[in-house]
Amino acid sequence: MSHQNLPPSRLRADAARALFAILEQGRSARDVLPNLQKPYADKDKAWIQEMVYGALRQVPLLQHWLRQLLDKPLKQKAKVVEHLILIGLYQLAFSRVSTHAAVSETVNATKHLQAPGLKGLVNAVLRTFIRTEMASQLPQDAHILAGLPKWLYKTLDTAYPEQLDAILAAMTQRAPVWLRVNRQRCSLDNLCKAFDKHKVDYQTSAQHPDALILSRSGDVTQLPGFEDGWFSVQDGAAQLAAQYLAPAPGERILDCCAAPGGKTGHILERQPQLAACIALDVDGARIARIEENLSRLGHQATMVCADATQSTWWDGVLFDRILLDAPCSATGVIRRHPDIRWLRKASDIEQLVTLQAKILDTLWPMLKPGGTLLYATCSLLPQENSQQILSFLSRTADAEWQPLSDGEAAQQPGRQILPAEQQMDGFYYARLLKSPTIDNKTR
Ligand SMILES: C[S@@+](CC[C@H](N)C(=O)[O-])C[C@H]1O[C@@H](n2cnc3c(N)ncnc32)[C@H](O)[C@@H]1O
Repeated sequence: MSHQNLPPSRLRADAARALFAILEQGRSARDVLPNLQKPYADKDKAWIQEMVYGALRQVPLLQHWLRQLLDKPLKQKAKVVEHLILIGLYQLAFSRVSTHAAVSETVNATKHLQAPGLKGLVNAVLRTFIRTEMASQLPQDAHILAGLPKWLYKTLDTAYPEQLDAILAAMTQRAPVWLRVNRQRCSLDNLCKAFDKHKVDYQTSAQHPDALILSRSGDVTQLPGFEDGWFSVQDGAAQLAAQYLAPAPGERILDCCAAPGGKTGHILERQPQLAACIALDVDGARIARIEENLSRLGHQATMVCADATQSTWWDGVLFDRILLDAPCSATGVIRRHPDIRWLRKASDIEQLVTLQAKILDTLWPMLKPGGTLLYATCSLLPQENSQQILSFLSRTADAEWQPLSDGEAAQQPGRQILPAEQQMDGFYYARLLKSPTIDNKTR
């Protein structure tokens, strides 16, 4: 497809539309950005993403400035112009775009938003921002400076008073691209050789036997071996799931909440001799993505589209191991998905905790005596992690937790990985063992 050379003002208008869709309509950046970017060349797509992601990281500060610059909020039908101003302020305060281009192209963008009548207002607001040197006037509020909603800032501050600064810094950093070699198609050594030959820079990781970390981001589908399924993109923290689950030959495995199949693929790569691998998810469209991903990698699993809070789909045959990659707040992956800061609401957390508990309780009877359930989330919130597991242990007589690696002197169940720890995303894992007593009813 040929790419048009679109005017810079159009890029700003589309960035404003995307920001509006995320902040006002609660749509995810993943849904919104590809639609807006269709006719664009790669560099323009990257520019729009950088502006939108950058603004998402600074929403409270940009809105704080906006409130001082506008006498009153714009009417609902012109709301997108407020988001255009936020994009303009972001360019002026945080980007390397020249002041002249930031002002004139943002002002010109009003015509693409069918708001030419607001051209003068946008111009006046941006010029006042420059003239009054507002960018150097920072408020005292910690959550505004951290670029987080107040509830999330408070929760993190309470949970991690010592590590808060490091967590906040990690949330604004660019996340590295991690790859996972497909052991069934290629060794890590051979993948390194292929990358060396094509001058692709990378590092390996002592804790991750299947991983490479790329030194630069780019289109991974263009890397040697992608079409042949030699590797997948998967963060280092997510790569620990198959390692901790440690499936053995002949076992029956349930990968619950499996879509798009990142961890299913890794389980099958590490243990191709399974008796069965069942990948379950409630979302049919996302199950199709598991199929696509596994087919590129050359793996097979049994797909089940079902709600994991119900056991109606289950044939009654017990599992040796279950991975539950639970639906969660995704607060551990905010550095990759800055829209999560605004899409997730304080009221979601209680609902998520209830859902996770319900899934745990539904899956537990499906596990063999002596079997293992690995609980995982990409959350930083103790309610979804250690507190969830402690509460499960307190109501489940035949469950106990087991440290995740030898010699780990854990005081409480699970491993909480904080974002950027060994370059990984924020994640939580807890390994639960079912007591080996034989239960005649479910044998
Ligand atoms: C964290 S994502 C899973 C990522 C996946 N394990 C991987 O490694 O690629 C959580 C998944 O839970 C699924 N989910 C949410 N609620 C569910 C439910 N009640 N039953 C089954 N799956 C559910 C979502 O559709 C989503 O695909």
